[in-house]
Amino acid sequence: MSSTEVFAPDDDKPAKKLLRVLRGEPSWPPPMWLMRQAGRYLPEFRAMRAQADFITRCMTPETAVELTLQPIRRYAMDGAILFSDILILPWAMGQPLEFRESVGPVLEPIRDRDALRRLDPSRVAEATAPVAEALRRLRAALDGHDPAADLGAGRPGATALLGFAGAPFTVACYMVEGRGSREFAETRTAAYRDPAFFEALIELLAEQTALTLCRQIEAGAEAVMLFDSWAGLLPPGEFRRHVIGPAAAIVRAVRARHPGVPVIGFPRLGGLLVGEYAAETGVDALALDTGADLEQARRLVPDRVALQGNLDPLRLLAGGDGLVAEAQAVCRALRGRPHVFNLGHGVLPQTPPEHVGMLVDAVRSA
Ligand SMILES: Cc1c2[nH]c(c1CCC(=O)O)Cc1[nH]c(c(CCC(=O)O)c1C)Cc1[nH]c(c(CCC(=O)O)c1C)Cc1[nH]c(c(C)c1CCC(=O)O)C2
Repeated sequence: MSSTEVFAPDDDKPAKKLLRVLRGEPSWPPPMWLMRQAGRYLPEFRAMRAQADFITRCMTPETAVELTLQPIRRYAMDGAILFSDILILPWAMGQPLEFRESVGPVLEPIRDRDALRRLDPSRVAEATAPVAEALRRLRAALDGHDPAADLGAGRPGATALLGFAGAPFTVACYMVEGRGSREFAETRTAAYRDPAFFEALIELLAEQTALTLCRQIEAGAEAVMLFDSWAGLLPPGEFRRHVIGPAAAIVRAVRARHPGVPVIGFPRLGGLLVGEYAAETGVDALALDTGADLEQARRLVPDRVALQGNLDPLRLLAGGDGLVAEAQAVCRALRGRPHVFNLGHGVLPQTPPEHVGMLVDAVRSA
């Protein structure tokens, strides 16, 4: 490794492979990271879980840094995604939130404009100050400026720091429904019955999400991802209104303050509409879910937009020769395009950590 690989001479040519690809430069083998790479499948993660509840872990910089770095130490991923959650934003605006064992997030539902008015966006910056502190420490650690940091197998200056937020529609799903759901029927019904309420909620979230991402970038995030996990529940008209529109507004606002910082969009289960999403939101990269056909994605998505994805998380869980073959097939299918290897959704808690090691070797020897 030469020093020129590590330290960028100027901002237009970042040294980190993940950032180069997100800015449109193909690379072979592709850089990689995994959604939910910090998680329950790691014994060192489970060991820290006993210590505090989830929100406290997110809000304690030392813990958030440690949990973010765990997968970097083991696998030297090209990206380190901040340990946090998409529901920290509604929590920071004052919506009561709890993460319950084997249930997931539970919130006090917001179903009308009166409840919406009780949220206080002016608290967000202060309430999330520990997140900014975690990002500052992470950036110093990853870039080799913190002699006390343990990167394990990771190399200083090689791993890019990723910030993220939930996209307005997906965050609204949890805020209105009050918990996870397969269909988010309460939310979608509320959106049809009281469109003014739902529009106001989406607009508030779009504005606060842009500010959140800007704060993360100012604290050290080098690229950001917008998770719209439930985008695919919407019919096309609502998809355009509640998914594409707000994502476009967020990209515009982030780009105005931080041109050159890549934004990755993930309109999960968006099907044929992902082409329109990629063309119209202005995202630098499109994250593809497990069901996306890569040949079709190549055709639907403009060439300037990088693609990220999309191995089935169950392939990773199952392991074996199929894992290696499929991972390499994903890489080959997107060869020549700017491509970031990832899963089509998050790492599952039952995944054996050795399988992640096999996957990393398979992609790096593709
Ligand atoms: C929908 C959504 C949420 N959170 C997130 C999404 C979008 C991506 C997706 O579709 O999975 C995003 C998220 N959540 C978490 C991260 C951290 C970074 C990473 O990817 O490693 C990220 C990027 C940590 C987390 N977020 C959560 C945990 C588990 C907490 C624990 O078990 O201690 C973690 C590590 C909790 C969470 N948070 C959420 C749910 C539904 C749950 C419960 C179910 C579950 O446990 O997976 C909301």
